Amino acid sequence: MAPPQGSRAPLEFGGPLGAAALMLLLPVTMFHLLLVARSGPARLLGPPPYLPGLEELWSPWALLLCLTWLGLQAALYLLPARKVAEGQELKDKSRLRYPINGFQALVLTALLVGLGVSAGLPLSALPEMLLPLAFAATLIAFIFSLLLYLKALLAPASALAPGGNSGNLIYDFFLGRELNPRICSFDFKYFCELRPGLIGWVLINLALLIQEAELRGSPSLAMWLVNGFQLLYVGDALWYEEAVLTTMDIIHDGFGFMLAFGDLAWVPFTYSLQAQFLLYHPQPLGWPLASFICLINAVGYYIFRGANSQKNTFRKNPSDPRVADLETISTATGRRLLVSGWWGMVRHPNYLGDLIMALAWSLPCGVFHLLPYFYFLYFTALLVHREDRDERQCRQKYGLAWHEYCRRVPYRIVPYVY
Ligand SMILES: NC(=O)C1=CN([C@@H]2O[C@H](COP(=O)(O)OP(=O)(O)OC[C@H]3O[C@@H](n4cnc5c(N)ncnc54)[C@H](OP(=O)(O)O)[C@@H]3O)[C@@H](O)[C@H]2O)C=CC1
Ligand SMILES: CC(C)CCC[C@@H](C)[C@H]1CC=C2C3=C(CC[C@@]21C)[C@@]1(C)CC[C@H](O)C(C)(C)[C@@H]1CC3
Repeated sequence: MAPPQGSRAPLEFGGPLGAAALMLLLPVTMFHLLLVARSGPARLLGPPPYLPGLEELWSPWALLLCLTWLGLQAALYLLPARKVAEGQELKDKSRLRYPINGFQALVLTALLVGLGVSAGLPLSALPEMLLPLAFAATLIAFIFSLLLYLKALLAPASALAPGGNSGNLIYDFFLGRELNPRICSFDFKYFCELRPGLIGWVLINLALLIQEAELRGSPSLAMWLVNGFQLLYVGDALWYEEAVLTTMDIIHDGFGFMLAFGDLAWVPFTYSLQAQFLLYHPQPLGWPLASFICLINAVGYYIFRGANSQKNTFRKNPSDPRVADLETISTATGRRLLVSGWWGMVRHPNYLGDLIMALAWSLPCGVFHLLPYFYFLYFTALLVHREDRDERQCRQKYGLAWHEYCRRVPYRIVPYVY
């Protein structure tokens, strides 16, 4: 058994108490949102319309559906990939290999769903099953995290994540002990981060759109916008799948309850909140306002994609002509930091773009309810906290060079504001 590693790493998320609170609070929030979205007043801060009993939450069919979905996505992951990418260098100087076939999985899923619907698959029944599906996904995430925790007991010390190995069971279970848990070449964290949850999210959105069409004759413009924006976001994530290999989740965080629940339950069932809200609370939206919202989403996407691509291109090959002219500062590690282009504007331009898109996803739901703005509010908190975590890691990694970067680029996410 590997001894606990990284016990000197500072505890995050409020330590074991914070981790325990989040493990309770996150599923409770998810069920609250699911219940409130379909209630008349749709009050984010009010009590839920009722407390569902176990008979409403538990359904063996929902569990079977979730497991079938995971099995399908796993099978698509194992199909031959157009490319195999190498991850960042690990502690033991090795690099893991990852299949790049996420977009292919999205297209094949769309084809399969299309075939299923034309053969009579009742996709519009999905919105009625959201509660038991979310319950099944939570159960799966919990059991899966337990298995990951046990698997990590057998892992060599070099395979453990820098955090998540404090020796405290609750904290380590939440954060995740092993950095890249795998069976043969099947990488659980990489698989979960991009496939079942993200593709599940757009499938739930589509089911809500179809149900709205059945209820009201055609989907509303607001529903089209929310579906279109979020499909663009998911399609983009899978098209640029390789870029996920340089995110904090893959490089730094272990795979535990936080990411397992986040990927498998939180993303599909809470990120589809705007479409859920619109099904039960139709909102009038004219073309002029819709065009303005599209413009906001386009600006957000332009910044998000531009910043993420610039950093990935630079990290892959700093002499690439697209980034070779950008100004940089050297660090003692040998890696350089961009100080011009997107990364010279603020220290996290990709977060700024992502937040602008988050706002555009809520605006089609009108301004009279706070509920559809939940994603924007949660995401602001998540990114501010994430920025703080990343900042600490970069300060430790780059020392004086990071201080120089902060001096040259003083704002974190929003120019002249934060
Ligand atoms: N929709 C959602 O729920 C979520 C979306 N996201 C999105 O995921 C994306 C990735 O986010 P995340 O992994 O947090 O962070 P980033 O992709 O911003 O990665 C941060 C890393 O980038 C490198 N870096 C920082 N500054 C510079 C610079 N000036 N020049 C070169 N490299 C630099 C550092 O790593 P190094 O130097 O080691 O390369 C740093 O640790 C973002 O677009 C974010 O918005 C994130 C969380 C949730
Ligand atoms: C709910 C908990 C407090 C935290 C759970 C966080 C997770 C839901 C997110 C952590 C990082 C994520 C990323 C994406 C989705 C949400 C989670 C898993 C991402 C895949 C979304 C699409 C983007 O284009 C991306 C850059 C690939 C994202 C990577 C990070």
